Order: sequence, then C-alpha cells, then structure tokens
Amino acid sequence: MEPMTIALAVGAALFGYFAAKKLRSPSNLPPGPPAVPIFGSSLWIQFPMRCWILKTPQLYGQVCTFVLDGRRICVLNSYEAVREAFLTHSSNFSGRQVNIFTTKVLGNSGLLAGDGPKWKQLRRFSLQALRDFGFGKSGSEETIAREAQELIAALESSNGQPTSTSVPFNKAVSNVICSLVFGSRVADEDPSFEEKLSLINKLTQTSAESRHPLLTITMAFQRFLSPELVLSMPFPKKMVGIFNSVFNFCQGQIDAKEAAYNTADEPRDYIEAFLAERHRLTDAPQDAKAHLSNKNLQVSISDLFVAGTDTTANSLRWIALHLALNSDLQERLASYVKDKLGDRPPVMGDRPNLPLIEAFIHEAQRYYTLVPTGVPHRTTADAELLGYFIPKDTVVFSNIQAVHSDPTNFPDPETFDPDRFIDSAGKFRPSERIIPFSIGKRSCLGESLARMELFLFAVSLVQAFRIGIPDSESNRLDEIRRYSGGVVHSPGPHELIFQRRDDD
Ligand code: HEM
Repeated sequence: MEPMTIALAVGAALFGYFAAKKLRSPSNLPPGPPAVPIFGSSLWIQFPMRCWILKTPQLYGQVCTFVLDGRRICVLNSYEAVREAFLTHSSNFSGRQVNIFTTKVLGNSGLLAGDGPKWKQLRRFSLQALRDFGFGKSGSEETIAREAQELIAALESSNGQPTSTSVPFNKAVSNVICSLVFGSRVADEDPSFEEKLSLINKLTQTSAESRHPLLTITMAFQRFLSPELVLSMPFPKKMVGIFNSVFNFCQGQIDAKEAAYNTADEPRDYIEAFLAERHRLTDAPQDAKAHLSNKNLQVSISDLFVAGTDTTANSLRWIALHLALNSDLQERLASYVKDKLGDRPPVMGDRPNLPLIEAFIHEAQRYYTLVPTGVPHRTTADAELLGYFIPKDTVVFSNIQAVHSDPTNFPDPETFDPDRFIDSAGKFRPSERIIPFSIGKRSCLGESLARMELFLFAVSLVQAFRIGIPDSESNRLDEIRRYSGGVVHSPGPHELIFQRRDDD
C-alpha cells in the first residue's frame, strides 16, 4: 500500500475516533448549571424542581441537563426536542426511572413505572383488554354518558349555591375507570371512596422535589444509605403509606373477583380479562406470561385508577373554571351547542359537527397543560439528541408546558383562543404540537378514553348549566392557579356556582 494511502487511512481513523470521543465526552452534553461531586447541581437549581424546570427554556434553550441525587437529568424544552427523543429515537428514550421506590415499592412492575419486555407485553395486553371493554368504543361511551348525567344531578343538588368541583368531578371520572377496571361504580358504592380520591390527589400533587435546603443535603447522601433507611424517612414513608393504601384497595377488588370469576366466562372488565389471560396461558413458557404476575396486576390497576382519575377530572375542573371566568365564551358555546343538538345529550358521533367545541377543548388542553413537565423517561442506551450526547440512564423530562406556550407555534400564547384551531372553512384543525398526552411509545394509554370523557362531560356541562364564580373566589385566582410542582397541575380548591339553564 502507498505510504500516502496509509497516512490517509490512519488520519481518517483518528478523525473518526476523536469525533466519536467528542460526542461521548461531557463537553458535548446539553447546556445546564454546573454539577459538583455529591451535591450535583442542587446548589444552582431552585425547588420545587418541576417549577424550576419550566424556567429552563429561557436559561438554557431547547435542551438542558443537570445532575441531582447522582442522576443525570435532561429536559426537552421544544416540540422538536420531544419529537426527536420520543419518536425518532424512541427505542433509546422509552425507559422509566429506576430508584429505591420503583424497585422496593412497585417491584419494577406496572404500566407507568415498568419498562423492558415485561412492560411491553403488559402495555399491549392492557390496550387490547381496555379496547374490548369499550376504550374508544360504544361501551365506554354509554358509561361516560351515564356518569355525565349523574354529575349534572350532583351539581344540580347544590341548588345554585357555591360548591366545590373537586369531589363531584373526581367521583364521576372515577366511576368511569372503576366500571372498566373493576366492573362496578365503586366511587358511588364505597362510602370510604372520597378518602381514596384524596389519597390519589396527594400522590399526583405532592412534589417529591420540593425541599428544604437541609433536605437537599440529606438527599445528596441518600444514595449511600440502605433502601430500608431511606424509605423510613418522613417524605418517602408518607408516599409509601399512600401507595400501600391504594394497593390494599386494589387488592381487595382483585380478591373479590378471584373468588367470584369463572375463567370459562367471557371477561367483563380489566381484572377478569387479566385472570382469563392468565388461565389461557397456564401452559405457556414463562417468558410469554411474565407480565401476568400478581404484582403486575395490582400495580397496573392502581396505575389505571390513579392516572385515569386525577388527570381527566382536573382537566374538566380547569374547563369549568375557565367557563365561569369567561361568560362571553360560555354563552357562545352554549348557544352553539343548543343550535346543533337542541336539548338532547351529546354522543361521540356529534364531534365532527361541533368543531368549535373540539377547538375549545384543544385550546383548554394547551392553555391549562395538565402534566407540565411530563412523566419522566429514562434513556436505555447512549443517545444523540439535536447534536448533543445524552448518556445511558439519563432521566428525561419533557417540558410540555414550554411546547404549548412557544410563540412560534402559538402566536400570543397567553391568550385563550379556540378560534386558532378553526380554519377558514369553519373546520377543526388540530395542531400536532399540542401534546397533553405526550407522544411515542410511552404516550398516555388512556388517551382515547380521556378524549371521549372531555368531549361528553364538557358538552353536557355547557348544555346544562350557566357556570359562575363567587366574588370571594375571583379574588384569589392567583392562588387557585398556582402550580405546586407536582406531576399534575390541578386548580387549587375553589367553589363555583352551577345554575340550571332550563330554570331561566
Ligand atoms: C386528560 C387526561 C389525561 C392526560 C392529560 C394524561 C396525560 C398523560 C401523560 C403526559 C402521560 C405520560 C406519557 C409519557 O411518559 O410520555 C400519561 C401516561 C399514562 N396515562 Fe394518561 N393522561 C390522561 C388520562 C388518562 C386516563 C383516563 C388513563 C387510564 C385509563 C390514563 C392512563 C395512563 C397510563 C397507564 C400511562 C402510562 C403509560 C406508559 O408509561 O406506557 N391516562 N398520561
């Protein structure tokens, strides 16, 4: 071989080596605050962490990174970043965090926190099972329509006096998920159900990261302690207690089903489908039925129950609050619905004929981003994102709120304007950049159910009531709207007035 060719080959090899090394070196990480041994970046960020994450687009741009409690964290601050991570490189970005909690309390199980082949099988099974009981089909439509009427009756019983939206909305939405999962309207049948709802609320609202500076120091050393000791500390202990109460409740439902259900019968709900599938796969190899363990059943039911209740109920509470504060819009929607449907209750088939309602819900999901910083993912391999290096086992937050308030996607994002999604022919034109349910392999499992609920409940409310707000509540709007830094951004406690329209 010519010396020149050898020199070129060696040069090319060295260039390739150093280029790859640069990608892998920390200098090619996204920007972010400094990190020091033991404390990571905790001295530079503000807590609650999720509130601080919302400010990172202004500080660091589209993608940023920092280190907390020994974990590298990456934040996706634009639609392009979320799409590239969760769609283009979904195979590397679809894991979930592994920590003492997911290992010791959740047993690496369930729909929300699990990952790997067992989670994949469970997700596939769950989507199929819930579809069979009407996810996105007429079964759930009937269930939701019935609960919408129950909700209206409950609100009507307040006789036009200020009433909290929290319990009635949560109960109505819970009854839908309970019907699909447990086969009964547990929320109405179990007298202690309100207590369960408040536990769920604590789970989704509590911010694990809101901490006192002293706690920051304790947290920094936590990873050097035994899991048992960590779980006995005040905050983790409280969370474990809440989880265990939800698990016990779910286990009670499973036990009752196991005692009564004959696996030869056609399953009628998620638990029965799980038991039937387990029976069907009795002789299958272990790999094929690894997702059908008792722990997986217990955790996935509580996942459906937790993820399916607080999210939809709080989206509806934001919608009711917004209508109460914007009577012009409320009257416009009410006369629009009256014009299209008269007084008959809505059905899903009405959706194409109600583009303004579709646009209103779409805008509500943008404006009141319910899960502002997403549910964190984990990289399962070293990855590249928008030219940056993201190491394996990085925890990845999607700043959905930043995507929804990006003025390049939504001019004048602080203005609530459903008409931005109505085209010149009067048709509803949704934006792919509105991602309340996230996107990709880990996107929300209950999206089609939630969309049906939002439509049927919202139309029913607009038809039935003139919604108002007492002066005492209008004076504390900042407090009602404040984000506590939990996974879900729900409105703070407040009361609204529901006056029947047909009383006019
Ligand atoms: C308006 C209502 C809802 C919103 C805004 C919402 C939003 C979300 C978001 C942002 C995620 C995280 C996706 C990701 O990690 O990238 C998620 C996951 C999930 N949601 Fe929902 N959700 C809603 C309703 C529901 C309902 C009704 C159910 C149950 C029937 C449900 C069940 C789940 C489950 C099981 C997951 C975990 C999926 C996985 O990790 O593979 N959600 N949801």
